[in-house]
Amino acid sequence: MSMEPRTLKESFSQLEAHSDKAASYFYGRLFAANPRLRALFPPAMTAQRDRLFHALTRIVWSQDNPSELESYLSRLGRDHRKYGVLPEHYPAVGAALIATLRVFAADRWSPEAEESWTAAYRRAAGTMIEAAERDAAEAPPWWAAEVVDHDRRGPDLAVLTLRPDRPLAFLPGQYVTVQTARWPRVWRPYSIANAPRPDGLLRLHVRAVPAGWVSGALVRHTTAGDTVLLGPATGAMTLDPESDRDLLLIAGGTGLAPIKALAEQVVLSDRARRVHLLVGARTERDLYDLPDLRSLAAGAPGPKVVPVLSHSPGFEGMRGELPDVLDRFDGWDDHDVYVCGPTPMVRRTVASLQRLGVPLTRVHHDLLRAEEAPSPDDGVA
Ligand SMILES: NC(=O)C1=CN([C@@H]2O[C@H](COP(=O)(O)OP(=O)(O)OC[C@H]3O[C@@H](n4cnc5c(N)ncnc54)[C@H](O)[C@@H]3O)[C@@H](O)[C@H]2O)C=CC1
Repeated sequence: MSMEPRTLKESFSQLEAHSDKAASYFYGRLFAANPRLRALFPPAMTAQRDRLFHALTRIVWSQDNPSELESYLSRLGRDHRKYGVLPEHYPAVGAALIATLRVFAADRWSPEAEESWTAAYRRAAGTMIEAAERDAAEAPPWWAAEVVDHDRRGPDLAVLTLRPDRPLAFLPGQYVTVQTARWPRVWRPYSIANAPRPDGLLRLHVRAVPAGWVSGALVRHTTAGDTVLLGPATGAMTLDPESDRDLLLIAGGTGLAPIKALAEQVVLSDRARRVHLLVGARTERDLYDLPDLRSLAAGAPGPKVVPVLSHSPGFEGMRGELPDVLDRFDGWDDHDVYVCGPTPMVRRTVASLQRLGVPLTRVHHDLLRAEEAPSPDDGVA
């Protein structure tokens, strides 16, 4: 029986109207029927509920785009290995999902809708399981990494250097999820702040946000010698291998992490591309990585590093918010642009770039990842 995207969308829109209640009902059904599955989930389920709905939304709205759906589900299947999800868990989740839809999409529920959802779920689960099996042939579900250096760069900020127990392949601009011993089963994403190195070390920039579980643990309760767990590297904010255009890199706060990895990649490559790196921070004290950036700039051909401060009236360098200073330069319309930082900053920066004539196809950011991993309590907004 073919899946009917329209039927799926119509019934899902009913569910969306009650997303909180529907997610509680879904997990209630799932755990009541399969109590042992509760152990796979984190203690607090708030972020998890958002994630479930984000995933379902993506799946439903990608039904017309099979290749996008397949790549999304494959990533999801691969990433679910770290939670200990096994093929035999999928039917239980499918049954809870159908039961939830039956209740919350009652106005649009019909034998046809049930058949469409059952088929769609079976296909999605099959894609995830296959991707997980393929991945298992070449990579572990997670990596244990020793904290070899913990550098406190401010009251709420630390730069951690990690040594994974096995090689962890990644591209500059990608991120990993991190779990600390303090909060079992709670994973949060952090960008890798360096290009791949021969010694395999990874660096993370972490700001502890109020009530942040993992970010607080990483900044305040972690020291050299501790172990954290890492999920596989993922993310699409990577350099276009076909492009030789000059680069504009724009970082706000700890959004510097993936931007620095991209700048390092250009310095290490033999392609002559000029790089402008705008580093936004509130005050001079918040320019937590400036000495490192200056030494990167000193290498040939290093990036031109421009600090931009938004809350320092006395600062002698460039002042203002990143989206508002872009027109003080010669022009960016022939550049590839990468933007990372607080979500409102990224959105406003993209809008400014568009106004300045930069084609949106050349503007890269990672807002989608933030939506995939919403967490009111952590360093990635
Ligand atoms: N730690 C990591 O690996 C990564 C962090 N991020 C995100 O980067 C962000 C960094 O946050 P913080 O370090 O606390 O940065 P912050 O709040 O100190 O701000 C950094 C810069 O962004 C500007 N900014 C803030 N809000 C703005 C707005 N509404 N409009 C225009 N500019 C604005 C500030 O003026 C400043 O220049 C977080 O949202 C985090 O989720 C993103 C990717 C990786």
